[in-house]
Amino acid sequence: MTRSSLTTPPPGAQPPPAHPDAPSAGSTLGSHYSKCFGCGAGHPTGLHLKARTPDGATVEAEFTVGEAHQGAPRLAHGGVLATAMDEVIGMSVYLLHKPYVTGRLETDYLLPVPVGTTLHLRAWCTGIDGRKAYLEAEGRIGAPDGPVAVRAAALFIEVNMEHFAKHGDLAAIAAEHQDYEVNP
Ligand SMILES: CCCCCCCCCC(=O)SCCNC(=O)CCNC(=O)[C@H](O)C(C)(C)COP(=O)(O)OP(=O)(O)OC[C@H]1O[C@@H](n2cnc3c(N)ncnc32)[C@H](O)[C@@H]1OP(=O)(O)O
Repeated sequence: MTRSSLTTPPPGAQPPPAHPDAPSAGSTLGSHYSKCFGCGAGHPTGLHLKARTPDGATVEAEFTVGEAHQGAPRLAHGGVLATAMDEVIGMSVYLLHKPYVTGRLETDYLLPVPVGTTLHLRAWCTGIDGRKAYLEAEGRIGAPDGPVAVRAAALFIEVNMEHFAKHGDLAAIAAEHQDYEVNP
């Protein structure tokens, strides 16, 4: 992964220990919002990611590139692939049991991804430094050990739930997702 200093954990930053209330190994992770373009089952053309954690530390999901996701004819749009990376990373911060938002997302495109391809996505945390979470993700073609088509590195910033109340619609999140606490 070609990542900048902004998405590289500073010396000494470590991945966090598992939060006691975070989903345990083997759990599936629910969608955070039914209309989310990345994970919402109610979005007509979204990515419909359904994530799970095999080990309580990493998150896996699959994304099948559809007609609605094209850039060049029959090939996935790069922005859509970046969205898949953002979403699977966003799901992996769920394991930290705190709300975070994307501050910076860097993406390497290694292979074109044709329509109909299933990308096997995986995301993990490389370090925490105060409010900053450093994360990486990859998307492999056709199988969990298939060729890597996309890699990403990200800096997520911890926020409080007031972020969503001030800028969005906290009630819409709370209505669907009771396990987010305002003061976790
Ligand atoms: C209920 C759960 C819902 C989950 C949804 C997940 C969806 C998937 C993920 C997403 O797509 S989130 C949507 C896209 N992201 C946003 O809309 C975030 C928009 N940006 C902001 O709201 C603010 O800029 C942000 C909260 C990220 C930071 O503002 P703050 O005022 O809270 O913090 P501040 O600016 O003081 O920055 C804190 C630290 O982070 C650093 N930082 C912030 N943004 C950065 C950036 N972009 N690049 C590098 N560093 C950054 C900043 O330099 C600083 O470092 P230091 O502590 O060392 O001084």
